[in-house]
Amino acid sequence: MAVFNHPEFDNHEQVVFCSDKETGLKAIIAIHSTKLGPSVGGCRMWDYVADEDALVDVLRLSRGMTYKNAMAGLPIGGGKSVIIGNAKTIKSEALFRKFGQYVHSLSGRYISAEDVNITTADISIVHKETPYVAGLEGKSGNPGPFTALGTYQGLKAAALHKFGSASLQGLTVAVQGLGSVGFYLCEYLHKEGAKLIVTDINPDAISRAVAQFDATAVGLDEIYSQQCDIYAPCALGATINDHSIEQFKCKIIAGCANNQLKETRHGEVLRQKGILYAPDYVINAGGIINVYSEMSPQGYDEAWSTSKVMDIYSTLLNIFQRADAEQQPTNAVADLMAQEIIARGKK
Ligand SMILES: NC(=O)c1ccc[n+]([C@@H]2O[C@H](COP(=O)([O-])OP(=O)(O)OC[C@H]3O[C@@H](n4cnc5c(N)ncnc54)[C@H](O)[C@@H]3O)[C@@H](O)[C@H]2O)c1
Repeated sequence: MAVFNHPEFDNHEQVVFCSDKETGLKAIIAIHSTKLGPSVGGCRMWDYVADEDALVDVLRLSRGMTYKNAMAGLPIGGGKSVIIGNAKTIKSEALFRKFGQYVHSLSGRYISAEDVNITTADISIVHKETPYVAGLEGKSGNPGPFTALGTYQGLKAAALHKFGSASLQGLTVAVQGLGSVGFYLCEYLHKEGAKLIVTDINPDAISRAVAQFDATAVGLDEIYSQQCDIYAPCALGATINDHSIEQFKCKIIAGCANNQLKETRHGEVLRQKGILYAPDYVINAGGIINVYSEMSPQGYDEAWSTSKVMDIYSTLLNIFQRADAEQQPTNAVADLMAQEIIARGKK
């Protein structure tokens, strides 16, 4: 398995392979950049088919965190970790403590938090071995509601740019994934008077959305071809691909999922189709902003987090305007802006 020559390797500063036979821990920690500060990014547990898939995920996600943190205006770098295995069967106190020892061995160059399949309870076990964690219960807690608030602001910014009004009233939004972010997002949208089309692999989540938000449920693959104003991917990555793009009838894509574009070139395909894309790591930064608040010298401050999350609105408007002026896809402009911030370095 190539690392330095891997297509997803982007001059990551450090990639740590962690293994412990006794607890069954197999993990990879990737520190992409500490140029702006210690690298921060969640830990994901996933039953990867091959170790190679875990490496791809951690390399891409850690790079994404560098860009996300820079664009959110946070003085932190980008890192991520993945634990390989089935979250329903491999979790144990011993495994998370061992993972915590690995995190601790990096002396604060990487600070971990929750990501897919990792709960605040899991992170509190990691915390027994290292102070280098964030997102703890009783402090910033679940980042989902803050990610949802930022995503909601992102939809409004996109609506203003595309339709000339930030109001979502009367617009139809197709939401894919009703989890800890998607469901909160639906709540905001419903309150504002948007019409909702939803899908999820979990029938209970669908029933709740139909009952609470008067949403229309559709099948998993039907979500892409819905007649709607906005498609909001809030489940998986890579849902913007050749297969889905040919079905889209939306004018905006704005959702919280990470790594939404299957390939970078799909950003340009969207631009040519006249679909406005809100770059994923910009619109979904609400959670990391709230996590950072816990790490900041002033300590956790919900009001600070909320106001910083609201800034996602103007950051996206800047990206949209620059993309128009330079005739570039929004994802390329976001990358460029993040690179400019990183090049300027620590303030
Ligand atoms: N939680 C956060 O604060 C946060 C922050 C940034 C980015 N994200 C990203 O946002 C996305 C959602 O995060 P979350 O925390 O809400 O996760 P979650 O696990 O709580 O929710 C995901 C939802 O998607 C559903 N789902 C899974 N596969 C699906 C499919 N094929 N079609 C439709 N629905 C499907 C799941 O049943 C679940 O309800 C993820 O990509 C995550 O990486 C989350």
